[in-house]
Amino acid sequence: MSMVAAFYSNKSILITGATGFLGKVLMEKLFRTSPQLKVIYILIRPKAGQTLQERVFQILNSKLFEKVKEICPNVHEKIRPISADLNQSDLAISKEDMQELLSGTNIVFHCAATVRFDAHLREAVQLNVIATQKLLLMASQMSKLEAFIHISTAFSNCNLKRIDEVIYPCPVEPRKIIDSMEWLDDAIIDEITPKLIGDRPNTYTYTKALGEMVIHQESGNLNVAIIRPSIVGASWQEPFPGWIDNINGPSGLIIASGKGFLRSLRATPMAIADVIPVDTVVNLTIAVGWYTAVHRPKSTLIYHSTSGNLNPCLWHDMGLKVLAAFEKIPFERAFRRPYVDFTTNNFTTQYWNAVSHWAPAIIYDFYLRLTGRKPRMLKLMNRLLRTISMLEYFINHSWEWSTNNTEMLLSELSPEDQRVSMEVRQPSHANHWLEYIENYVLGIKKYLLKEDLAGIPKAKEHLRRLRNIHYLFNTALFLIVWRLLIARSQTARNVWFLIMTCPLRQEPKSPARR
Ligand SMILES: CCCCCCCCCCCCCCCCCCCCCCCCCCCC(=O)SCCNC(=O)CCNC(=O)[C@H](O)C(C)(C)COP(=O)(O)OP(=O)(O)OC[C@H]1O[C@@H](n2cnc3c(N)ncnc32)[C@H](O)[C@@H]1OP(=O)(O)O
Ligand SMILES: NC(=O)C1=CN([C@@H]2O[C@H](COP(=O)(O)OP(=O)(O)OC[C@H]3O[C@@H](n4cnc5c(N)ncnc54)[C@H](OP(=O)(O)O)[C@@H]3O)[C@@H](O)[C@H]2O)C=CC1
Repeated sequence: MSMVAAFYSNKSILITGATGFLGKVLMEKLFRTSPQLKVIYILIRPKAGQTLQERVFQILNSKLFEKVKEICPNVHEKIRPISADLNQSDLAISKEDMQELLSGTNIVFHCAATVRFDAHLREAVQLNVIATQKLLLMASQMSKLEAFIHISTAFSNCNLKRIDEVIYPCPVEPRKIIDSMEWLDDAIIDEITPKLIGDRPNTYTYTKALGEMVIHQESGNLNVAIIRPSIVGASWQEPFPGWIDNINGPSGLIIASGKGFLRSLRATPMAIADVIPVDTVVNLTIAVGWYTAVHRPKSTLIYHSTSGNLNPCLWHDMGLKVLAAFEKIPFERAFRRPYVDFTTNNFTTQYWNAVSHWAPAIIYDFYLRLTGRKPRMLKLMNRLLRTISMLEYFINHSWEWSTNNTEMLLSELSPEDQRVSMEVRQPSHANHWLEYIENYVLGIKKYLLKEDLAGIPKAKEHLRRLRNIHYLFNTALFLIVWRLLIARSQTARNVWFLIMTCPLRQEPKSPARR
């Protein structure tokens, strides 16, 4: 067992956001590599008619946990779900559960957050700031606590171009924002939100920055560290390549382009696509937990989990790799053949939206109406375009993140731990990106779209049919336009005459005739 894995033996760990994308992979890795750990407490709320136990059961029965169940057959006994709602001011944890958490917890990983870009400021402050504050307060009463690890985002200071592993001051103190949420009504909050978030694109990045500030100001004597991942994508290697279970970040757009809905995207081709595999982030998180508890750095250390500084992949290259992956691994029942143009200004974006998104949607809806079905494509297209407008900011800017603390931490690891942590940095090397993207697309097909791989030949056949329809449609359109032109314009008729006679006049005389 590696040094870091051994550290977690016999530990009681508290994870918030354990039902989320990152939290699940973190929990899986902890159980798989440190099966001797004592217990993982997870703060979890009943949701969608499911009890806590049903939610845990669903996670343990997912593909993600298959390996864990072999290595740690009693994993279900080691997960202790604690009913909690971070939207409530007291976190809605019962007295008994609170007592158990306060007396038992050794390490806290705080992953829970609202990651929605359109969250109302009140909701985002409640979850990303106030809940963090409450958890810190709880942590300060934990008698055996060794480390508190907070997951933030590399974009919390996306208003800057170069971002160091430091906390940047916020123009308005988090305390004041928290207080004001108590007495301001929603209409006033809506009005002041643009002024508060300033040159950040949304309430998410703003409240994540406030959350960091709260950690900085209110962590007292706790051993605290902050991790800032960039755009978290499917797993690179662990527990298996390509694992993904939500449509956030690039995944939704990869689906939309693979299914042929997304045909153009306002993007800066030369901007860096700072995607980082989820297992890379988790390995760093686990190593940071160990380092913070064992080495107890004097100040709060911040760790960037980014890829662009090691070996950047540009959006242009990432896009081409995604398209290349669709050739091998097509999605089923595509609306059109996958092809995406990057547009770079308002005019071309609007033009291509009209030609490539709205026009086909309107034509298809017309066809649905004709065949007695309910039109739905225009609605879907509009939702897609709304989503794109929320994500656009991140595909049109580049950032430079320093990674000194992350590098320092890697150098502190044993060779065995280094191998694990360095290995998952591989997709950052140019020729590994294609392999990563292929596994990502495959993961989306298998785990998100739940499509059978046996259907790939049929999906390819469908794409070939779509290509033929596309050529046929273009040829027919060209002929109609040309015919109309010839009927109405003398110039067009002259050109047509020239074309028709040109090859005859240039024909070389055959030697036989000479
Ligand atoms: C020059 C020539 C060049 C030529 C090159 C050729 C190039 C070819 C390119 C081809 C390949 C293209 C693919 C490339 C991929 C590009 C990806 C770029 C992605 C950039 C992502 C940046 C993310 C930044 C991350 C910041 C990191 C973080 O810290 S936070 C984590 C990330 N958080 C999120 O991602 C949350 C975002 N989502 C939201 O905020 C909300 O979902 C929403 C506001 C967007 C929508 O909310 P709404 O209330 O409408 O409802 P909701 O229920 O949530 O969803 C409604 C429908 O929208 C769909 N949906 C949701 N999210 C996405 C998504 N990310 N992508 C696509 N679709 C999404 C969802 O399915 C719902 O649809 P329906 O079911 O149909 O209703
Ligand atoms: N995904 C990404 O690209 C990036 C993520 N991050 C950060 O990583 C962390 C995890 O993100 P990710 O896993 O992607 O997000 P998810 O949306 O997948 O998960 C969010 C988690 O928070 C929980 N949660 C939300 N609201 C509450 C609540 N009121 N009470 C209790 N739990 C709640 C969710 O529980 P439930 O299942 O009940 O909704 C879920 O477990 C976040 O802090 C995020 O800011 C940083 C950079 C990029």
